Amino acid sequence: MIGQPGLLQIAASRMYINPSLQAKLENSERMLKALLNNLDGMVYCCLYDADWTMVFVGDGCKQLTGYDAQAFVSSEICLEAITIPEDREPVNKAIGDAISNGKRFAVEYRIIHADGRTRWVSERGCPLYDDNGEVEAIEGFMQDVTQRKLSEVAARDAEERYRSIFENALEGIYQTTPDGHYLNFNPALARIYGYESAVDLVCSISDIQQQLYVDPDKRQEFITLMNVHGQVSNFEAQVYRKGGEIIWISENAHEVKDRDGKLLFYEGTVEDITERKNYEQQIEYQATHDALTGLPNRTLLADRLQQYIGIADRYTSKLAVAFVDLDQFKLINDSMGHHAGDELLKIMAARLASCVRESDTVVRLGGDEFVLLLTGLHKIEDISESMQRVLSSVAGPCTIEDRDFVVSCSIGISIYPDDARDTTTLLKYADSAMYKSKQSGRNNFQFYTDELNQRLMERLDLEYRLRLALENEEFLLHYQPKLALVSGAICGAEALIRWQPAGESMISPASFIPIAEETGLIEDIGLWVLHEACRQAVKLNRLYGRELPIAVNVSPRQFRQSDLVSMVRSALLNSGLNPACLELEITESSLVHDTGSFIKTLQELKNLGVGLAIDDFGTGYSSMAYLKDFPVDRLKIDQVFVSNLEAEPSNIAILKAIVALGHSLNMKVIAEGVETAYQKAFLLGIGCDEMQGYHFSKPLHMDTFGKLLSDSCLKN
Ligand SMILES: Nc1nc2c(ncn2[C@@H]2O[C@@H]3COP(=O)(O)O[C@H]4[C@@H](O)[C@H](n5cnc6c(=O)[nH]c(N)nc65)O[C@@H]4COP(=O)(O)O[C@H]3[C@H]2O)c(=O)[nH]1
Repeated sequence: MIGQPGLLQIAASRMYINPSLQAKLENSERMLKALLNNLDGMVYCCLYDADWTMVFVGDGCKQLTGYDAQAFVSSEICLEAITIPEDREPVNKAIGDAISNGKRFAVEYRIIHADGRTRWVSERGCPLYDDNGEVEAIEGFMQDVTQRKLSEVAARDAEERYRSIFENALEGIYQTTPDGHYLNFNPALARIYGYESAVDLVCSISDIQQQLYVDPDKRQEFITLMNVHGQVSNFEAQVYRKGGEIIWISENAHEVKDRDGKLLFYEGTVEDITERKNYEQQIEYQATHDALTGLPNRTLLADRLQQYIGIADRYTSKLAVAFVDLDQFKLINDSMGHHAGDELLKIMAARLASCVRESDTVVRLGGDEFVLLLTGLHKIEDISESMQRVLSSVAGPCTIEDRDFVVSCSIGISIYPDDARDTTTLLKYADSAMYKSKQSGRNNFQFYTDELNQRLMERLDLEYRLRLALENEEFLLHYQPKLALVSGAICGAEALIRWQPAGESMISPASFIPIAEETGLIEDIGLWVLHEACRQAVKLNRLYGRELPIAVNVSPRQFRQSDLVSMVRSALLNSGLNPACLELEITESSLVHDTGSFIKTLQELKNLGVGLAIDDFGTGYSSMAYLKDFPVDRLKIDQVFVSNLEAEPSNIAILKAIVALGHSLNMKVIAEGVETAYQKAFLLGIGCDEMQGYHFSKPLHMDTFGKLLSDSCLKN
């Protein structure tokens, strides 16, 4: 407590007070003193003199400043001295202003506590006037507000930091009302949406749903998600930028509610994901479209088909799946090269697309195979009309590399839900109908039928049994003798495979070799034939004491096997057959892929010492220009030219030409399918070297062929 008289004492000394009032006053003064000294802060009164002489300082002084009240009252220390220098001026000004205006003052500033630390204080006070109305003293209260001040500073710093993030974020940040008005947003949002400034954006967009979203339903979806989950994550949508440009955005947002749970606004972020979306779309497009023609590819086919089935169910309509195969593609591709083939595919893709409606789909499966999906059909006649249109459009003349072509196509059709209800079966049925259309002379369309299904089933069954036939040792070889035309002697034989399933009739290779070729089983079957033919040839040679060349068919797929040469070599080594006694018959169609590697393989086979023949010559596509480079010993004329000889005299010229061609290239020429004496005589007449055919002998069982050989040995 300080030794100076208190304010009340000063006041009391200036007026007359009766004794009972005096006692009450003294009691009140005590109470007041106790109150002032117990306040959480410092009460003071100082004179309005040059030194601001303290006349009263409350006990709270110690806690506030670290100094005893007495130190202030005795002027050992003054408030100004402990005030941080830069704060002195504003404090003095606040008090000065209050004095001149006769008002209260309130000021906050920093002092240095006796412990050396800085404290924030809040000082409030007012001037006291003497009887003349002159300022006599200042009375005030000081409180430690350090804690509050530090919190305010921290809050201000945080606010500044968040504002900086808000202002400088690359992502758009916004608050909107649920009915689509912006409350607040950052510059990035304006930038993303293409506006020069926030004002520009606010003035331009008053209804987010209608003005921003390309699909206004998206906003509804957004609000529904908000209602259900209270938030949306990675919500992707297309929006219009200021100039009308469309971009992709991704939004993350949540609801902001008041204490009572009432929705106040939505708050969220916006990211421009156009680049990523475009890239994703590009990748997806590439994965689902054919690079050459731009048509949907096989991957998209199943999806679309499933989608269209859904539509057909909904509208009780039909869906047609049409398999289209170009008839002459291979011919053009092989003869004119891949570039011309590609051009042809592009032209045909465009024609097919022009024959169908917007809602239909044209798919390129690969190679020269396309699939059309025709939707919303009610009558089969509609499909026939469309297919007729496709046939004539494809068959229209086209020019590639300055050459004119006419191409046709074969089409097979299956119908949903009539033929099948699932995508795989529909495609399978359309495919088999397409094969039927090819067999029916091409350039036509065929609908899938039950009979076709029956055949398909038989084929699947055959394929299944064919897989087991090797294991079950159901194959055997027949031999068809070859005759030297001039001498009439047997000059060789062709080994022809037969399939004899136990307890069933024999199956012709014409029915199973194409399946074996398609499924790849031909590789194992062909290897078996090679080994068996070599083994039996050694046996025959030994029995009849003469070396007879045995011809073995090598299918196109076998020919393309990378280890064909080593397989032939090991068949020869295993059997011990003289390589000169083995002849390989290779069909012209083996050549279609790559003439260079075709010739290389022929050369390697030739180097083994085996004979080589081109089978079915005249029906394939081999270019005459390459023929001279083939290291082959024989040309085997396809039987169509021989069997039709009587009926079609035009074959005469072809046969003569082939014989002349073969001889000019130092090859022997053999004719197959010779059935009549006339044909034999004719072939002899034009200088054909050898013949093979029913006229002399059908393919024979090994034992029968052996007997024929021994008889002929006896004759000679
Ligand atoms: N109409 C008639 N036909 C005659 C006459 N002379 C022979 N043929 C038949 O014509 C086919 C000639 O064989 P290919 O052209 O190589 O045609 C063969 C060949 O492409 C293939 N093939 C047969 N055996 C094998 C084999 O071991 N491996 C491979 N890859 N294919 C084989 O199956 C095709 C059919 O063989 P096959 O049914 O044995 O039919 C044989 C033969 O029986 C005749 O005067 N008139």
